[in-house]
Amino acid sequence: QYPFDVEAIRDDFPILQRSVGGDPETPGEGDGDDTPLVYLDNAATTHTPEPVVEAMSDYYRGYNSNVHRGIHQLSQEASVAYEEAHDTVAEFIGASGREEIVFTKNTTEAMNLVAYAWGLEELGPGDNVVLTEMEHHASLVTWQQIGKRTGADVRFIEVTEEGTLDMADAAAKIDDDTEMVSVVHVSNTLGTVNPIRELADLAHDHDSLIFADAAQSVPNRPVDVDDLDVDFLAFSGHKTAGPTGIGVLYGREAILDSMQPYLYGGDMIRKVTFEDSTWEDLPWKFEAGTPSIAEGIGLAAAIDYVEEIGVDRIEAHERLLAEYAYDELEALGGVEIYGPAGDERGGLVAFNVDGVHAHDLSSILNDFGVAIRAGDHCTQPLHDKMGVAASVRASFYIYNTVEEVDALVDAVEQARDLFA
Ligand SMILES: Cc1ncc(COP(=O)(O)O)c(CN[C@@H]2CONC2=O)c1O
Repeated sequence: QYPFDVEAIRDDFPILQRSVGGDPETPGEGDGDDTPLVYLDNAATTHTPEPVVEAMSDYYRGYNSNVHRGIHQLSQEASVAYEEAHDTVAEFIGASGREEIVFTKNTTEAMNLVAYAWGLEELGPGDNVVLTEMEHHASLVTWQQIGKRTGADVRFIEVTEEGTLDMADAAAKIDDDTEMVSVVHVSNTLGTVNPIRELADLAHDHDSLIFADAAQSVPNRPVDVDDLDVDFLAFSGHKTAGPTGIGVLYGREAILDSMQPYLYGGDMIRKVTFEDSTWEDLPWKFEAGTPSIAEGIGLAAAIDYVEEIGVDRIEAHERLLAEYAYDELEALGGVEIYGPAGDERGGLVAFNVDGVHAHDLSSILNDFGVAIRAGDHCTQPLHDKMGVAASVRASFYIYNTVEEVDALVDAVEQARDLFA
């Protein structure tokens, strides 16, 4: 019933053969270590398939070198691979070319690049930045602090009881003093898929820019920056079957061209004198120093890998698992699930079990081999609004199966009864 051959995909991830956790016969004791891994923490990070590991190893074994046109052949090979990785990303998200693709360390750094290089320059008293109450700390804390430093007001579009955005509130808060709307595309806590295009139209009607935090959307569903009509977009390699240490900032070329860099040094300059310096072309102007070369090559290999499967099929697979998990957990009783109904969400389900603290639940689940996330998922203000200190979150990817959802639900049921 899957949109692609999940078993064949699983063969590309040796880590999935791991045994972990404690002994399900004595949950909570933490003994034993031969329970098969059920990895359901993909919103935190996804695993890395063999073709990606090979691509990075091939680089280190065969053409490791510093980039940006050293004269010798190794450097030219490394430069071409690293620069063409930008073209692969541009094509993947529908950008016009490598000029609009800046490699960063992760989504967090991409957001900070815009906050510092654009926000500190463009924002001042009387201006406002509009976020949502479901933002990840990567954008919420960043714009909150930039607001304090510039005097700009930071506003939050309200989240409804159902975990969706109050669009009437959005229309009220985005006004002619709004300079930036920064919105998570798919919430890493609620699974909510936000109407980015509608918000972009609202922002642009008021001459504001819009930034889409796509950390949970680019890896899991088709994303096209023109369809969304966003001015900036960010995502991370490690959530896209790629390595850690590489993220992407997409920016409209004209806007990136108008921005000053905020990290200075080698590679990002064209001419330096004692008095002043000029900058390299896009995107290199924003990539100071020796970049994460192997990681950029690994990201391109990861994008090739997910494109081979088909990102639309990945979306369908995750929806199938999320809907099944939502229905099965709800049927257990004593489980509170956060966010919209199962068929209107991204591939994740955050929940709590009555009478069981999220951290206790996740450690019991680990005894059953089930790896999920417990905590605030870097959305503390949202958890405050939901009235809970923490939640547990199961999140799905290309190698997960219905049987693994059954293992999750069974472990949750046993944990619930253990604490009853
Ligand atoms: C919506 C969203 N935005 C930004 C980030 C930051 O990404 P980087 O850590 O790659 O900069 C994350 C990471 N997701 C967190 C990480 O662990 N668990 C989560 O849900 C995220 O889910």
